[in-house]
Amino acid sequence: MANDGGAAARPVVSLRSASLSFGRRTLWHDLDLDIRPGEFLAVLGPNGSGKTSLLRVLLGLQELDSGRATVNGHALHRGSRAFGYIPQQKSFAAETPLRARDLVGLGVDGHRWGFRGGGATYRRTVDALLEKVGASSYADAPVGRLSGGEQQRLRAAQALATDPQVLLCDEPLLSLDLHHQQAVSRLINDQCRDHNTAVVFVTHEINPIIDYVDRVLYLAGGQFRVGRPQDVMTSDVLSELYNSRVDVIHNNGRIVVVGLPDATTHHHHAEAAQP
Ligand SMILES: Nc1ncnc2c1ncn2[C@@H]1O[C@H](COP(=O)(O)OP(=O)(O)OP(=O)(O)O)[C@@H](O)[C@H]1O
Repeated sequence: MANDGGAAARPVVSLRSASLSFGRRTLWHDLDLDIRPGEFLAVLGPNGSGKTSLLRVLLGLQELDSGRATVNGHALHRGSRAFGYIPQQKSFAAETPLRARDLVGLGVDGHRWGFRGGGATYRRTVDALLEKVGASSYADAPVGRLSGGEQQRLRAAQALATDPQVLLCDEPLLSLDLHHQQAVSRLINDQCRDHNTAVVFVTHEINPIIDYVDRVLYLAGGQFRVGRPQDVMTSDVLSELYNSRVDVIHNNGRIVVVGLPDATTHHHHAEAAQP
């Protein structure tokens, strides 16, 4: 079950008056956000609302137009070891010269130079991670020959292997079957609770992680709302964000959103709002 997000702890990531635009289009502006150790933050919003761009800002790959972003009180920079990252799914080329266990192993010791992959501890760590994501049976298979979902489970294992302070996940459940969606989201939640890792989880679908989420950041139409799921996932809040009637139905612990406008229409609205 979600906790209080460690409200007393110092934030590990902070955004202050953060704004990002491309051309005349504002993705989000004046975003103030503190993410604390052990907090599970879900980032929701329609296509193109700036969810991946937010992760890229945190990874130091995308500069803000204005405002400030810090990790542990310091300016963000590329390659910070505070962050683990499960990227949005892209397939490995068929000829990629890596076995499944090598990919996970890169998370265990990929930051070291020189000889890798030795030692019983290394092997035990990799084997345990492979088992946790249900990948033991294809541990020695070349990654390029695996299905999209099998590859995605390895990416999750690799990111967890780094034991990061902040785990950034870009739609990590995409192309997983229900069983593996549950297994991978549980694993990410365990990392959050047991290692006090802050999780930023970009998703289109909140239900698979609804029991784990402390707060939601909802991006839409150049605006955002942040708060507890029960405060953000409401008909009033989403109707205001989308500038159109949206109904949120809570049913058996699940959330169903009805009447979402076409995201493209939405973009035009955001553009029109710019000077
Ligand atoms: N470097 C860039 N230059 C210009 N436009 C960009 C750049 N990066 C992103 N964009 C645009 O910003 C918008 C937001 O992109 P982003 O990938 O952050 O959206 P998203 O919310 O993650 O979308 P999706 O749900 O489709 O993955 C998109 O319209 C994209 O084309």
